[in-house]
Amino acid sequence: MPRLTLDDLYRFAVPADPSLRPDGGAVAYTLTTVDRDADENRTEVWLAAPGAAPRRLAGGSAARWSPDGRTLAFLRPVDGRPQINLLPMDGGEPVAITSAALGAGAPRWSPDGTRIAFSAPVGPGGRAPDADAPVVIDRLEYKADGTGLLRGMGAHLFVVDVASGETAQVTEGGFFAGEPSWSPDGTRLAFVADMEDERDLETGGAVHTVAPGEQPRRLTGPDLVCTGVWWEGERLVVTATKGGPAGHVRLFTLTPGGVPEEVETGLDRNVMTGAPGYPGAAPALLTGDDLMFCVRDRGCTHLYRAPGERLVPEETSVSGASAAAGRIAYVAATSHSAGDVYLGRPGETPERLTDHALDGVELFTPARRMFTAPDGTQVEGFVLRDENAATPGPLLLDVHGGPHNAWAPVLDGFHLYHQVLAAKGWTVLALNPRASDGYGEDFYTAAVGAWGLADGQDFLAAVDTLVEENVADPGRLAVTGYSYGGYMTCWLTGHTGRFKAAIPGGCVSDLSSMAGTSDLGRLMKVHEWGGDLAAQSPITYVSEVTTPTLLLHGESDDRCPVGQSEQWFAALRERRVPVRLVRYPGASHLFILNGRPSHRHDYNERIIAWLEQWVSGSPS
Ligand SMILES: CSCC[C@H](NC=O)C(=O)N[C@@H](CC(C)C)C(=O)N[C@@H](Cc1ccccc1)C(=O)O
Repeated sequence: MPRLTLDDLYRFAVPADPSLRPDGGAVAYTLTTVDRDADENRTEVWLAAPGAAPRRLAGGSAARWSPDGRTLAFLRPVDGRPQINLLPMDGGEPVAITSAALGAGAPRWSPDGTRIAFSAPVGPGGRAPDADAPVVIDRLEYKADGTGLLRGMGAHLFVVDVASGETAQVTEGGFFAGEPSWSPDGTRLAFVADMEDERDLETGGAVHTVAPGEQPRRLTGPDLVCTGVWWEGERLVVTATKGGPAGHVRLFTLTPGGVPEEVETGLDRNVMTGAPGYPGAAPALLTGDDLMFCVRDRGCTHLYRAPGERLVPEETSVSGASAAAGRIAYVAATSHSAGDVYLGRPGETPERLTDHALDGVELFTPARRMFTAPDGTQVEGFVLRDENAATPGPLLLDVHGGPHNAWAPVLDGFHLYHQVLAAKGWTVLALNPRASDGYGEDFYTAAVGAWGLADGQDFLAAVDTLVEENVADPGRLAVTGYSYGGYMTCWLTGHTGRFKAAIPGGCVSDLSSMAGTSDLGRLMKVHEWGGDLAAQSPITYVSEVTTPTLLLHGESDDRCPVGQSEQWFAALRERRVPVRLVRYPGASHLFILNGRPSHRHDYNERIIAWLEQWVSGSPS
């Protein structure tokens, strides 16, 4: 059977965001595929059920069942803006019920099924911002990666009447209201927002409740930085960090008049609610007081129920879950599938309802193993290689981002170069050094104030171990990484000459300029870097770099602005170190994940070509 090729990128079909019908009998989910001719990613709403072949329902995403299970509400593009559509499940075409000027957010049905709440972007004065007008900026929150300049935009809650389509705005003001959750009696909405005057200088986020026509009421204090809220029965379930945005996200419950109580999960692990590149799921009630949630553990994101019972098997990563009628539906990735939909009862072997895995290719499987850093810290990694490949062979060290992300032993649709290189005789080392998620809070915060200084040693120790074991050829070592991984790629080549090729993607080279130009610059400066920005900046050590370097960067990256690569490119060029910068037009920070398919293919292709050019004797 043939090995995976980069063109298989166009064949990936990845499910996400499952929504279980209230009777537990069917699952609506979003399937993302590639339209190669249009050079776009396509999202569609699909339906899966036991004993039936999965089927496409409509173009769109974020499908949610009405309480009676007879209608699906979902987001569907209308004139380029997502609008809430209703699809009767006994037949008929989707009908749009919103016409939000800047598009609507994910639908949230009221308990009686008569209304739908959603959060939506709102321009200044309720009008779409004028793209040609001068942009007046008085606060640090003036841009966001993927959106660009906000031009005074906020986000507010709306409620639309299902029968009439009449829509009412529930919140207003200069803040961003997070996704709403209905109270059991349907009279109020809970949401997270930071309404502090100087919220651009200090990261906050509090739980509020609001009734249409009334002012929001704040429920949580400054001790919690809240990131999400869900009304589950009479309680509010809240995700938050304690005392500031650094550290693990934890679970709390809150009665509207009470004090937040931390949910005793029995796990020193980070709660994962799901974001691009960060698998997870919203907390949900299984039955009674049984709370279901996701945490990352040693790379994989697992589904648990408090106080700490795992609900799905080892070596899978959950990226979306839904509970109803005593059953759970979830999307899980494995070493051979970027994701499929499962349905079952907690604690029982689930049924796989879909088979979206890539067919007709033979995949290499990563091997989990530990390494020991010079200070004795145990660090886990995943080694991907063809066991029949000659040794010692070429080695690519790949550094994940975050720095609080983590590698998992599962297939994803954007690091395809791993499989292609393994088929060419390379070993790919995906390491979870200190600061990675999934190994306890002390490990997670171990690099705070010491980016590079604390975690750089972990990578070199792991590479040296594979050299000592005769797996890796010391003359054919290379390093790559995206975002924080791009930062670390620059850092490592400033601290060792052992790498024969380096490919920083979406990198960070100078923390001082990053602090003033990243959309999260202030947050990172205060809560991740601490004082000495120069000591933690790769640019401080650039005079030591000799490694031929390929810089890959999105032109419209507002998280790690392209200037970070420009600074590194100029410094290496001045020193006549072989260097190339490739810029992807219109690409945001997440372009390697959800950008143009042609850009994602090109990114993978250039990594392989640079390695074959500069790692002498690497199998071509
Ligand atoms: C710890 S402060 C930065 C917060 C944020 N963390 C999670 O994403 C972030 O954006 N980190 C960046 C690096 C930082 C700007 C130096 C980052 O590494 N982000 C993600 C982005 C990503 C995820 C999946 C696919 C492509 C990019 C990451 O690489 O994990």
